[in-house]
Amino acid sequence: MSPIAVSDSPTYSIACIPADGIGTEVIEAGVKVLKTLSEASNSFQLEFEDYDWSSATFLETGKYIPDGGLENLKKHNAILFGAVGDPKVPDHISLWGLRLAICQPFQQYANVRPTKVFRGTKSPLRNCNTGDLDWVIIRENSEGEYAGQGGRSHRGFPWETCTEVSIFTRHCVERLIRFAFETAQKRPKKHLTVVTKSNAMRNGMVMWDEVALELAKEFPDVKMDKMLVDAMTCRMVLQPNSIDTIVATNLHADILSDLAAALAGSIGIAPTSNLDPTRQHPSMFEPIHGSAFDIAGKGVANPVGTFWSAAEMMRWLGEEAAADRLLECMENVCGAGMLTRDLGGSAGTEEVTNAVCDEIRKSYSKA
Ligand SMILES: NC(=O)C1=CN([C@@H]2O[C@H](COP(=O)(O)OP(=O)(O)OC[C@H]3O[C@@H](n4cnc5c(N)ncnc54)[C@H](O)[C@@H]3O)[C@@H](O)[C@H]2O)C=CC1
Ligand SMILES: CC(=O)C(=O)O
Ligand SMILES: [K+]
Ligand SMILES: [Mn+2]
Repeated sequence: MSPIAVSDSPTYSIACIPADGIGTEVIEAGVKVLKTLSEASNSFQLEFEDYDWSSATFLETGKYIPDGGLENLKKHNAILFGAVGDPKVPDHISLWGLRLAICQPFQQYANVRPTKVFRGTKSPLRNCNTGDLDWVIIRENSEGEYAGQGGRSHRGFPWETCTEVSIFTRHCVERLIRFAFETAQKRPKKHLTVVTKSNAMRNGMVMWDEVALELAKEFPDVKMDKMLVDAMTCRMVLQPNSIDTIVATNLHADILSDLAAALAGSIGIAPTSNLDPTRQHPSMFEPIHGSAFDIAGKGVANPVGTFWSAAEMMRWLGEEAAADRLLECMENVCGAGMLTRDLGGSAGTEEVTNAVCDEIRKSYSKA
């Protein structure tokens, strides 16, 4: 759907799916900050529609997404997602019932996960300072190890047999690595590291390497290198400044991006964009973390990962200046020491959220 132009300022329609656990807390925070941003900037409007698709809905109705639900979602410009997962539902049911049930049919094939040590956050790495670990991880988000192919036979017998088949198609690998090259090309370092495991995995991963080499010819200004995923974990820890943009499979990049988040200070600050680069379907933005049962309902979840995701959503919608402003305000608040517990502070979700809202209003009133 195209934004509706109201006078000169566009209106974007956002679907909110907070879902489970701290998902509901951080999305409430994210919406508050986005509303403040839209009011203070006075340059775009946001309309939010809430979807109560969650594990509670599933336990009540047997479905995460009601019939026709995906069609409804298509009318929005973007989706803001919290997290899905509840101790009362097996994780593979909840993840496939909601998050993957949106990502896959909407072909949100590029999962983009930036990292940075920003003011106020501290890397556990000895030599990393503010501004370091400025990476973008591009994760394949439609197939690979999470294609869902496989099955279980002889259930419960000692010879029970399970297959979990990875799918690598030239089409999907090529579209994703091309997206990664384009991303790297727009960054100052223009450097892409292609991560695979093409020694032990001798089919799909070898094709990844081949496709990357072929595409490299189309991007002569991007420096490309390749790395096996196990060695990549060492490089992230020991030579972090040698890294810029990373492209990897669904599983490998899932793991590397949680590592990247922790190296930048906490899993609570990292954002995720699930993009359909063709823009045929709305893209979905969410913090990298899950529903965190252990801290749910306590008001202590770090909302920063959701704020950063919301900023990337605004950037995807074309509101570059507002996105940068939101990031700057978020960093000012963290830099001033207003931090949740995961970052060594004592502030609650609401305090951090209110501080970011105040900072946004202050920032626009100065301009
Ligand atoms: N995209 C999604 O919806 C995702 C869903 N999940 C689901 O979430 C549930 C819990 O998964 P876990 O493996 O425990 O991962 P998790 O990311 O929910 O939590 C891991 C650890 O990080 C902490 N943490 C996470 N987010 C935080 C935040 N914003 N502020 C402060 N601390 C934070 C948690 O308290 C926990 O100790 C499972 O059901 C899992 O399947 C997990 C990852 C992504
Ligand atoms: C499910 C999960 O861990 C992720 O999307 O990162
Ligand atoms: K999430
Ligand atoms: Mn993950």
